[in-house]
Amino acid sequence: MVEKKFLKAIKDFNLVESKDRILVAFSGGIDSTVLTALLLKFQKYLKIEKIALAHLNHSLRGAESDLDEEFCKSFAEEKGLKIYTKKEDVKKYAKEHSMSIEEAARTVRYSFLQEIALREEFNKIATGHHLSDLIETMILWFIQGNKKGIKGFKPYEKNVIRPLFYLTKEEIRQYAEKKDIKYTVDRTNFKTDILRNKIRHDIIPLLRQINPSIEKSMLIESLFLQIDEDFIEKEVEKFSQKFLKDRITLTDIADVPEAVLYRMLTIWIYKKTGIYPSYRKIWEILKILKKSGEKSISLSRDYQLIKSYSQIIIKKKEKSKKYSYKIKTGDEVYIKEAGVIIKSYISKSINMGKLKDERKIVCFDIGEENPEFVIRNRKAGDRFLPFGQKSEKKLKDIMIELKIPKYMRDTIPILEFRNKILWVVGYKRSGHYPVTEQTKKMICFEIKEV
Ligand SMILES: Nc1ncnc2c1ncn2[C@@H]1O[C@H](COP(=O)(O)OP(=O)(O)OP(=O)(O)O)[C@@H](O)[C@H]1O
Repeated sequence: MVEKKFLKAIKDFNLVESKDRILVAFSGGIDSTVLTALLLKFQKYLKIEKIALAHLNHSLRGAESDLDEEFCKSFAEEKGLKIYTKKEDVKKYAKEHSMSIEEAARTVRYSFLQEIALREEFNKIATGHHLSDLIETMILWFIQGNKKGIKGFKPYEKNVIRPLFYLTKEEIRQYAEKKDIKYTVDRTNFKTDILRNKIRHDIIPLLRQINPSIEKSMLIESLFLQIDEDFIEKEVEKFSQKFLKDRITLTDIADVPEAVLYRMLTIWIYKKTGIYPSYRKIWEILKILKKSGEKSISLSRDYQLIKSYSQIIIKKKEKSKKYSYKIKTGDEVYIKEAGVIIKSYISKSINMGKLKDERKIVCFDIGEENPEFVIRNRKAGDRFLPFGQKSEKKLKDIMIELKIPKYMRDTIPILEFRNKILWVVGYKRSGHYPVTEQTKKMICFEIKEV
């Protein structure tokens, strides 16, 4: 029965093909030992070219970890298999990368396995994951509200295959006993995984009372959920070019279905911040995308996501610093905070046409000899006199009218003269010192982007 199910999983998911070179992720525990025994037994039948083992010593249980490694080596020798081993300080790795021990062990292990597979030309890596693991994982992730959850893991993922996918732990145990297969006691429970143990010993037996074939039902459920997931993943691929940039334009993603959108956002946020946003965070983000105006969400201690009027961006959280520069006619001043150069000069020829682009160039009728101007960022209480109007308005309201995103408002340079704001650089000039037909000499300011 066990052998039949093993071969059936291989056939159903096309896990093994002739001439495959398979590297078994070998812990020495019952699962990977039974997996190796089955692969060896059917090596000829399945036309597998080569089987070898790879064991990572996580150094998590002191001398016991070394004993496990010894067991793996002697098992390999007995079977005439090559074994690749490596010792890593997983605790140290976890600390350095702020990961849980379990996550660090997995990361270090998979990178070791992939490295050996690449170097030694193994086209597949086989792990001992089985049906009981699948059910536990589905329940665990479901309880934790994990996005990846409910569907569990797949029988294969890229070059990783899981030939025990149809077998329960009990079936594997009985097989090991019947065939007198020796293994090390599975102490992989460095996982301090109380919840997983609770699921294994309390919840699953309870579910089995309600549905005696709980494994079968959940396996089918998982397979169908995988089909849906594969479909959505393909859709995600189609839209992926829209998420390559640093900024996402809202009109660009207006036609992206939400199921695709949240997956893309998750990947995009991870690439920018190194953090996978939680389900709840993603839900909040989807909500603000539907709202008008500017909104922001804190992603972590260091990053925030901002939905401005037309874009989504991720910004490092930092308090904007005050800055102030002096500028006289004839000067070119580099405003490093805003990444622009502002040039000031005197002009006698009045080209009204050119003056229309107040975002780039502005001129004022100031008679004074050699006046000094200030370029600074905004401060509380700033007021601005719109061109053609009689009364001043709050600068903040002007910025809102101009649809300047909140995150940019503290960096935008303001040109000031005698306590009056002349220009919101790059956006709008004020009504002070207007140039008229009678103007003889103008002081102009021009923006040069760097
Ligand atoms: N020390 C190890 N060296 C090599 N392979 C290992 C080691 N420990 C576990 N494996 C492989 O990983 C499989 C799953 O083991 P386990 O359930 O302990 O892993 P996990 O922490 O849940 O991580 P994941 O499920 O992502 O592999 C094992 O059947 C075995 O194939």
